Amino acid sequence: MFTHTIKVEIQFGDCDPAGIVYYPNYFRFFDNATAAMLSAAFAMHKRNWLDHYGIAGIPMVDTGARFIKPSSFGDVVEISSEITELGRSSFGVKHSLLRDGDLAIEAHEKRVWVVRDDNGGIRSAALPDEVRKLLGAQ
Ligand SMILES: CC(C)(COP(=O)(O)OP(=O)(O)OC[C@H]1O[C@@H](n2cnc3c(N)ncnc32)[C@H](O)[C@@H]1OP(=O)(O)O)[C@@H](O)C(=O)NCCC(=O)NCCSC(=O)c1ccc(O)cc1
Repeated sequence: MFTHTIKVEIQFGDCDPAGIVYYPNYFRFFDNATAAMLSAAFAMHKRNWLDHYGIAGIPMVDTGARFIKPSSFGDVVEISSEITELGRSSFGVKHSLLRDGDLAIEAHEKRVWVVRDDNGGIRSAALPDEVRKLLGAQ
C-alpha cells in the first residue's frame, strides 16, 4: 500500500508550558501528513485533487494515538504514513512518528471519501478505481 514520509520541525508555539508538544497539535501534524501522502500519490496539491475528483473532502470518522515519547521545541520529527486498508468509500491510515529514529507516537485514522449531497451536506462516495489503484500501489 502507498507510504509517504514528511519531516516536521517542532515550533515553540506547538508546546505546552512544560515544553513538550501539546497533543492536539499532533493531530494537526497527522492531518497534514495524510494530505501530503494523498498529494504525493495523486501528484497534485490537495487544493487541486479536491477539484480534480469532485469531492468535498476526506473527513475523519475514527482516530486514535499511542504516545510513547515526548518531543520539544527544535526537534525535527519524521512522520511515516501508510494506507492500511481500502474499503468501499473509506480508507485506513497508520502514522508512525519518529524522534531521533525512535518510535514516539503511533496513530491510526479512518477517513471517508465524501461528496456534497443535494441538501448541502456530505455523503460517502465509492473510491474511484484510479484512486484505489494509486493508493494501493507501492
Ligand atoms: C462521513 C459521513 C458523511 C459518512 O456517512 P454516510 O454517507 O452515511 O456513509 P456511511 O455511514 O455508509 O459510511 C461510509 C464509510 O465510512 C465508514 N464509517 C462511517 N463512520 C465510521 C466510524 N465512526 N468508524 C469507522 N468507520 C466508519 C463506513 O463503514 C463506510 O465504510 P465503507 O464500507 O468503506 O464505505 C458521516 O459518517 C459523517 O458525517 N461523519 C462525521 C464526520 C466528521 O464530522 N468528522 C470530523 C471533522 S471533518 C474533518 O476532520 C475533515 C478532515 C479533512 C477533510 O478534507 C475534510 C474534513
